[in-house]
Amino acid sequence: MTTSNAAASDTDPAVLGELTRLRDSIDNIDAAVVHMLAERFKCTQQVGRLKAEHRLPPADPGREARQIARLRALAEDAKLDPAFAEKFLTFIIAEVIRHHESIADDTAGGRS
Ligand SMILES: C=C(O[C@@H]1C=C(C(=O)O)C=C[C@H]1O)C(=O)O
Repeated sequence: MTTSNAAASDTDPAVLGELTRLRDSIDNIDAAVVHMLAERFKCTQQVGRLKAEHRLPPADPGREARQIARLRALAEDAKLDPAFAEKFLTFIIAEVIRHHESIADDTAGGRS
């Protein structure tokens, strides 16, 4: 019987070494992405509190449009699919707006 998945024991050790080296880099990049996202959410939480205190709306579509245009241009320069970059940013912003709505609700609930 043939199989398309060669067992690791059949694979050239040099290939396995290269795979491990690349996966180590992927793991480092994933860790950096998580840390950068955590920092971004720390900032957006502060923005959410500021907006709630001053009764500003949770979402700012004008700002979002400028960020999307900027990120698409950066993605093109970096040879990353701009549609993917936009989808990724839109996904993050949707979560931020959810947080801001929740902060606004909590803040309004505490107002006399
Ligand atoms: C963080 C903000 O709030 C929202 C979230 C944004 C984001 O995550 O970048 C951008 C615009 C707003 O819809 C902001 O107004 O700057």
